[in-house]
Amino acid sequence: MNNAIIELQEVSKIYQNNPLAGVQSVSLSIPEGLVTVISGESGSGKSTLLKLISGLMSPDSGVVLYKNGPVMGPESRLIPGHDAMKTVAQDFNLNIYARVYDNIAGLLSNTNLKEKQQKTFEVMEFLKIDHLAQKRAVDLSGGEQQRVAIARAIITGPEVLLLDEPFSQVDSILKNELRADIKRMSRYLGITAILVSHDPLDGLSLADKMIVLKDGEVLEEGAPSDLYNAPGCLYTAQLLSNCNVLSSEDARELDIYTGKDTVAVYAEWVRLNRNDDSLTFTVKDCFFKGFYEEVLLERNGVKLRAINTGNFRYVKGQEVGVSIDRFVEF
Ligand SMILES: Nc1ncnc2c1ncn2[C@@H]1O[C@H](COP(=O)(O)OP(=O)(O)OP(=O)(O)O)[C@@H](O)[C@H]1O
Repeated sequence: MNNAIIELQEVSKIYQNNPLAGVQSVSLSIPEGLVTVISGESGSGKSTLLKLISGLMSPDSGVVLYKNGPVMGPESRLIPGHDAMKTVAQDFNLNIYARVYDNIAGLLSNTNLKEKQQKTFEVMEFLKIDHLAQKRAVDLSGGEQQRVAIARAIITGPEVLLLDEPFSQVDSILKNELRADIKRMSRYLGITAILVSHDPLDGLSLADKMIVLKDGEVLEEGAPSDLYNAPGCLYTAQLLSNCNVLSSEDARELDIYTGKDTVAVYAEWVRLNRNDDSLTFTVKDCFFKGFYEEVLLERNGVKLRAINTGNFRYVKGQEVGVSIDRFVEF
């Protein structure tokens, strides 16, 4: 993994009017030039963490370092926020009645007008919004506004781009495009991107590094594939995979005997077959999902979700042999 550009050491921030909220004793590092996704359920402290990293908020204790120097909080700066970092907030912060071009170019100085125009068009082309240059921001779709907000953030050449729930306003097709844009930006412009999202897919498909946050604390961090395949805690497994969670007692129905409390079985680890040595489950329901089918199974009161990618469909009441390829225990 690349060198750390940002480091947090034992950073805590508790809100005066909400003492149970905020972040507690967070230590982490953000690798330079890569995409880091901070994931966690709503209220886990993701936005708070983003503000602490960028200097828009000061920690109660601990330090935030950017290239080994302290990041100053808003009380120590005329314009809050570290100069090398730009945040795209959830509300985009656009001048909605101004043209797209002016929204972006307005952030550059007027000392060289030709250069200003050239740079603005370069950034608009990079984000595929050059054809919208003369439109007012208010007349754009959510996804287009999002791109303008990102253009505004990168036009001044920040080293770090922070994005707070960047895909919340867009449909799934656009989401994939924007994910690719962010990755492209990081790769081609060398920008370090930090993104917070409650959608696990953002982390899995986009992140070089993923950080899992719960109740203001970092639970674990690592490469998305490592966290997905070998989650260190149940929260991560549930966040990333919507898995089957069974008590140790229920797990015995699946021939899984564990000394731990809980077993997690991802739906794709449930193998549906007709082997004689497999366990017999009854199909309780089937959900059409396009290229696959989600099958809800039951055996002696224990329910299990599985995935059928075969070119046939199960029917309610059908008996099916089940074996478990893998499980994780907590
Ligand atoms: N200014 C504030 N004053 C008091 N409490 C706050 C403030 N801002 C956030 N909180 C609380 O701190 C906790 C963390 O909030 P934060 O916005 O950082 O979480 P989040 O993970 O980004 O949530 P979401 O995904 O819903 O945006 C929440 O319980 C929230 O209610």
